[in-house]
Amino acid sequence: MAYNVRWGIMATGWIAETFVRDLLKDPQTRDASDVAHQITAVASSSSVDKATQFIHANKIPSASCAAYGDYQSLVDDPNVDVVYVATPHSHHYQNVMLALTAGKHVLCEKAFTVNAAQTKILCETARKKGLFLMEAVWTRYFPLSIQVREMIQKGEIGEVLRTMADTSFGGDVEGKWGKTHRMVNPELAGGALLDLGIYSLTWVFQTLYHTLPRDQRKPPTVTSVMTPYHLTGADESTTIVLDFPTSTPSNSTPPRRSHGIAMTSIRVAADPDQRGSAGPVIRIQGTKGEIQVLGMPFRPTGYRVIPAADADGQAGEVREVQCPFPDGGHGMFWEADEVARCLRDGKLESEGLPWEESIVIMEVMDEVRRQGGLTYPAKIESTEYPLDL
Ligand SMILES: NC(=O)C1=CN([C@@H]2O[C@H](COP(=O)(O)OP(=O)(O)OC[C@H]3O[C@@H](n4cnc5c(N)ncnc54)[C@H](OP(=O)(O)O)[C@@H]3O)[C@@H](O)[C@H]2O)C=CC1
Ligand SMILES: O=C1OC[C@@H](O)[C@H](O)[C@H]1O
Repeated sequence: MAYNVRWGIMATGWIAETFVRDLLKDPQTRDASDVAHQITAVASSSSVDKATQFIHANKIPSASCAAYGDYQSLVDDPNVDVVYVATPHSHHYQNVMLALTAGKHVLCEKAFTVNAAQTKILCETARKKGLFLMEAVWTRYFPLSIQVREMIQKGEIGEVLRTMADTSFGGDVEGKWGKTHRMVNPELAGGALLDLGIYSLTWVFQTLYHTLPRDQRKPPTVTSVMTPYHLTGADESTTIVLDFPTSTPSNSTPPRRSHGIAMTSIRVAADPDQRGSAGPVIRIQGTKGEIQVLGMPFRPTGYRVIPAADADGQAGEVREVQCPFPDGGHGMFWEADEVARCLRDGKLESEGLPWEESIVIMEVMDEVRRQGGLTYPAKIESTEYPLDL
């Protein structure tokens, strides 16, 4: 029998809508017969009408789904097993604490929190209360990501020494985002780094860090530059170089280091014509070849494996693999399935993104912000709870 999870949706914005549409897809269409998802409550901090409209607009079976006009009622609902937090970054710490305090498991949108200190407290709280907690870095749960990690671990491209990842949207920044949109608003912990740079870091970490045995994963040193957006001071472009002490596989003597180059921008684009003409946005380079990931880093659509030429200059065959999205989905159902399996198996954290790794990535982003001089308002950097934002 499929293990059924009852979801409570906190917030009714863009990603909440995308997530519930995926939750409502039949798991069989992605060959997942062991889990099932049910949406039993939706809450909007704006009004109960907004929650009700969200339920109708997204065709959530309304007889079994409560609508709330505040988040406290959602976390208090006994028909909710796990809360999906889909608010801006600035609010994640307070919102996740609210859910954990009420005894609910949590899946929280990226970036996990504003800073590493907040993430550490959330993980410690979940641990003490025996509750599941996961940062919703959905891309990690794509079959594509799992395949790429396995290829690296099997040594298919040799010793992996460098990963470059670019998550950048170009365009009219002033016209598109103005001053108040969450993408650029410091009050909501906006900026390219926390919103998009997290995906470049995800690719760097899941290829150069996560592929190592746990006891060999060591935090990198960080060098970075940042350009502020002139209207708000949040970063519009950030480039990071990470130096990891051990490469994958780690069998060279002395151990070789690996480098991660993580780029993000809302001013220039990684894929300007949106057809891939500029080349792959992710390149994972090993001593025996390269894996290129195609599509945007948060929602890749395929990959290419390029074996290195041999000593005589003979090239191997390039293999390209397309990775479709079942049932017209966005791809968020794979992380939801992971949550269900973790709950079924009594796990508090997911192997795909352990708490320790979320914390190290938040520490990297803290250091990048320190080097770039980007601070957010004290109230959203605070670890005090509860705090009225
Ligand atoms: N995984 C992914 O692919 C994506 C993830 N995200 C992440 O999801 C989160 C939300 O992003 P997105 O859905 O695009 O944002 P939206 O602005 O579309 O929605 C955010 C929602 O949060 C609620 N909210 C609560 N307090 C505030 C506040 N002070 N200001 C604004 N909204 C508030 C509102 O819902 P209500 O009124 O109902 O309470 C609002 O609709 C972010 O962490 C973002 O990084 C975003 C896009 C894609
Ligand atoms: O997480 C995200 O991924 C997709 C982007 O469109 C969005 O801005 C970002 O928040």
